[in-house]
Amino acid sequence: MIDFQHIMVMGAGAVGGYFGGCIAEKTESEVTLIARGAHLEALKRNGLTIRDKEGDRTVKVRAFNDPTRADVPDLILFTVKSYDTETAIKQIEPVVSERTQILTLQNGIENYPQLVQFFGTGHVMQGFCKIGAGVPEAGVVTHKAFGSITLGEQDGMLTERITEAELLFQKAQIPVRISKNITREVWLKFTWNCILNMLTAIADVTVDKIFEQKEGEQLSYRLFEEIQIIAAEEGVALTDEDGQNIIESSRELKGFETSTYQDRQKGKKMEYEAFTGALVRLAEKHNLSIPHNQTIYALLKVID
Ligand SMILES: NC(=O)C1=CN([C@@H]2O[C@H](COP(=O)(O)OP(=O)(O)OC[C@H]3O[C@@H](n4cnc5c(N)ncnc54)[C@H](OP(=O)(O)O)[C@@H]3O)[C@@H](O)[C@H]2O)C=CC1
Ligand SMILES: CC(C)(CO)C(=O)C(=O)O
Repeated sequence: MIDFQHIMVMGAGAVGGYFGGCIAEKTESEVTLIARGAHLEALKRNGLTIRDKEGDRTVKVRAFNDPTRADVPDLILFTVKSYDTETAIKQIEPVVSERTQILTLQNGIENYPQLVQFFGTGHVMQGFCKIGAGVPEAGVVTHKAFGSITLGEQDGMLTERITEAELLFQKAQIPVRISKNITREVWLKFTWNCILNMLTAIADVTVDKIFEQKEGEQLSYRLFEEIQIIAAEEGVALTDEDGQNIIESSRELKGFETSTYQDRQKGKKMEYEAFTGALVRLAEKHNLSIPHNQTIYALLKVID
């Protein structure tokens, strides 16, 4: 029987800190946050401050840098940036027991297979989140937009581990949805990130600004068309309507800060290898040319 009592958050920054904080605040599960640096020190000293539409409050949390300091987890929310996945996998390895499940909520298409390669499909669930979260200062997480989690099995089956995770998020009052086609949904989110996280990071603007110039919108469509070709090679059908939905729904996101834009603002390493970088690698694999995305990749490398 699966019972997600001991929860570990590997990488308790914006996403992990917020969702982990909600679970600590609203459920009986015991939450351990794995973090580092000044953020970890603040979590230990003051607890985790959550700022969202419910207001500001501080939750007492257990926080460590070393996962082996915590109880063996039943569920690990895996929420490091993609460039930290390999290191984080090695850090959690000693605490992943027979009963441990890992749920990745990261963006991108490469983290889930990387986790599966190491721990096996029986231990890893694929998910993603739609949230505008941030860490404005050490020990503080903000949630400004959306805020949902989607997860599902590769074959669309409703397994016990998926329903237990759904129950946990429901108890934590986190909007949650089970997907019958998680691969396609992850690709749709990845496509959004490949277009808008990348353009907002390069142009150093919020999402709505991209569409204030017709050239920004046209470029978004060119990027989408290339992603559509790569996706088809990978067996994922993205329709023209998907492209229109991505672009039309983004136009209204006034002042919305993507996570990559936030990283650029803070002078942090940008997560672009997981987005445009992954596309460039797939284009090489399939011997395809994706000039607009390749240009985006080159520009991000230069900025970084
Ligand atoms: N922010 C958002 O609104 C959204 C983000 N995402 C995705 O979620 C994932 C996480 O993003 P986000 O929460 O913004 O990232 P953050 O950088 O805010 O959080 C990751 C945290 O993990 C810490 N960390 C990384 N490696 C280790 C380690 N080995 N030991 C301890 N702590 C570690 C980081 O520390 P440090 O800061 O020192 O690097 C950081 O505090 C990404 O894939 C992102 O694309 C998805 C949807 C929305
Ligand atoms: C789509 C969005 C903006 C919110 O979930 C995101 O994934 C990000 O900021 O990285």
